[in-house]
Amino acid sequence: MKDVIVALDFKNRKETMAFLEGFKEGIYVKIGMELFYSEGPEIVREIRKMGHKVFLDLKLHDIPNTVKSAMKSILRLDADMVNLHASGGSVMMEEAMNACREEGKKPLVIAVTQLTSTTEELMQSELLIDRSLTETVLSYAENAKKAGLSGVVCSALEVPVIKEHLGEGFITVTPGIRPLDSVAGDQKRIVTPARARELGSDYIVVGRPITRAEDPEKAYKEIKKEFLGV
Ligand SMILES: O=c1ccn([C@@H]2O[C@H](COP(=O)(O)O)[C@@H](O)[C@H]2O)c(=O)[nH]1
Repeated sequence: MKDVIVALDFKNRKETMAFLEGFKEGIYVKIGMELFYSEGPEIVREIRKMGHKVFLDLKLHDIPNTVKSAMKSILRLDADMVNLHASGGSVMMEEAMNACREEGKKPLVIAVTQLTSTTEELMQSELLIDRSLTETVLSYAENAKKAGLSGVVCSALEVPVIKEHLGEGFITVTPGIRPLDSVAGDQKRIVTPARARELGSDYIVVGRPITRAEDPEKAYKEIKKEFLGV
């Protein structure tokens, strides 16, 4: 099912609740490091209780044993979607899935491939990855699928190649969304909501174009309409 996920990149509960007050119905939100580190696990429970679906974006990346244990803690929060970095390796991803099995929980577990703020040039010159960005993202996605994950975080630009090689059912969650009139900021691999739809994204993640809009609910509705095409 396709949807728009709103990144709640706020510094505290107060700002977050003020933003959510504008929404009459439950929406799909993303709680990332800024809000989670500031408010702790309780903010996840509270937002779920309000009827919103939650993508808990903590991007786990550590040794396999630590990721397995951290995933067990995270699973207690019953988020709908959780994630980790594919660059942590296959064993790390397998251990995250073992945590889900042992706890009897089935959130969507997705792997970050290359951050949408990364360019091919940066990846090759700073991370010393000597392949094209597309090849790298696809290889990370293949590892994620083999480890049993549900999908990946990538740019919408890489969705066609991922779907072609790994199937329509392998989920693509795509940040780096910028409507025509918005500023890119630190994002590099960007597309509009309409282009993300054409490229086949399952979920688009949108932060500042909504949270910093004059009328966030209106911006959300316009982006949703452009992405879903209805
Ligand atoms: O590759 C990635 C992975 C995660 N993100 C997160 O998505 C949002 C995007 O916010 P904008 O304000 O729309 O840029 C943000 O929370 C990132 O942490 C990403 O952008 N790229």
